[in-house]
Amino acid sequence: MINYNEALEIIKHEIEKLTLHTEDIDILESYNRILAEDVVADVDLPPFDNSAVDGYVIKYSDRKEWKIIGEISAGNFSSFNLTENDAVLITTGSKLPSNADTVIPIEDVEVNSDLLKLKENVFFKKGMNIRTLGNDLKKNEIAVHRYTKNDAKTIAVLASCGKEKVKVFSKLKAAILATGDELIPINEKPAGDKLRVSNIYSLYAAIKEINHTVINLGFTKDDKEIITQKVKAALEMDIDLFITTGGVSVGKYDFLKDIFEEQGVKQKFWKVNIKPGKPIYFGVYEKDEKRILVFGLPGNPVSSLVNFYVFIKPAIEFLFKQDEIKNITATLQNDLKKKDGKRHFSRGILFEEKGEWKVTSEFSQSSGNLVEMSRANCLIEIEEERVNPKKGERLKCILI
Ligand SMILES: Nc1nc2c(c(=O)[nH]1)N[C@H]1C(S)=C(S)[C@@H](COP(=O)(O)OP(=O)(O)OC[C@H]3O[C@@H](n4cnc5c(N)ncnc54)[C@H](O)[C@@H]3O)O[C@H]1N2
Ligand code: MOO
Repeated sequence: MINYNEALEIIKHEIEKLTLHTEDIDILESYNRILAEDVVADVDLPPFDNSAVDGYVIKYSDRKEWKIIGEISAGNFSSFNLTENDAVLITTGSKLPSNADTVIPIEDVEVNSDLLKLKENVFFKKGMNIRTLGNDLKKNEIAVHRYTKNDAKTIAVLASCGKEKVKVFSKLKAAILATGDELIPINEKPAGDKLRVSNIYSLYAAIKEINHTVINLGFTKDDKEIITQKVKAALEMDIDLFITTGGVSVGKYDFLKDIFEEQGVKQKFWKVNIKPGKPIYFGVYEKDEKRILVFGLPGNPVSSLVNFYVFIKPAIEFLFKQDEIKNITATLQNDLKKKDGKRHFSRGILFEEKGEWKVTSEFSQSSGNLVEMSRANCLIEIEEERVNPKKGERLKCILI
């Protein structure tokens, strides 16, 4: 059985071979999308020297008094040829007259008719309150880099660069299928040994959470023939990822692994030395130009979602170069039980107290307890060699 780090490396190695497509979309639709081009400034930013404050613009000298000869407001420029004797009323953001070099804030002057006087003991220095042309960015320089995930800040820059259409990477397409004789639709009440099919909902939401496209193939019985047909159909689809849940352990009706093999999926690994989520299967299906990454996740609802968070999500983030560290190291607030040599991902609650990150974990850690998982906000990562971490120890927490 391979360890977590090796397994993740294998997935990253395979996901990197996916062909990424791009599309041009409206800037207003580009929030949370990843840029597929370096966006270059088509103008200097700001495009002209301008005033940072409402005040009076002058040509700097030793003088403390000036004559007001006019005004400039933002968007209503008029040219003045200032002498050292002159001042022009100017509003924030207005373009400066060509020979002006200093703006005095309105609070620091007294105005008497057209006479302007500097108040006593105010800060006064040549060049103050001026935002110079290209001071934020020069024309033809890169304003927003490829692989940036767009947010309000970067969209503002794109707008300033006149990008009405933005080239972004197309979303990956994933299809999900759940298997199990015990599964029933969620609009039915479970009776006897039946169970509502929660996994397709959790995985559907998890894929949406990272802003990719998901196709819900529903669920099917543990019937080898039926599952084979479903898998066959999925592998014919135009998708990048195929994710199944259930039927990947060693039980009599755990067919998925065999079915994948029969359908030409090349197994890369099966079972990872982790808890929960140990029986995860990973393979690759290739036909002509097509390449589909196939994940057979365990049926246990916590296991499949943890698998998503610790394998699929980081691999996708790696593919789109979004894998800057988002983990937090926190101080454990209670002893944890962990005797084996697996890597554990235990559900925890991370919080900040007096400037320190702390984490508690008083959940059962059962792979079936979804409600408990829903109350957690992190997975506490306990490495293979670590046993029974004690209160006060520092551990890495993955935000979920
Ligand atoms: N002898 C062994 N038995 C098991 C091992 C093992 O190594 N040796 N591994 C255990 C581990 S760990 C896990 S995890 C499970 C995974 O088993 P499967 O992937 O085959 O999953 P199922 O048996 O089909 O289901 C497990 C569990 O999850 C429930 N389930 C399944 N699908 C859904 C769904 N879509 N929504 C909600 N709940 C679902 C199912 O009812 C079962 O309770 O195997 C252990 N066994
Ligand atoms: O790995 Mo299983 O996911 O421990 O229950």
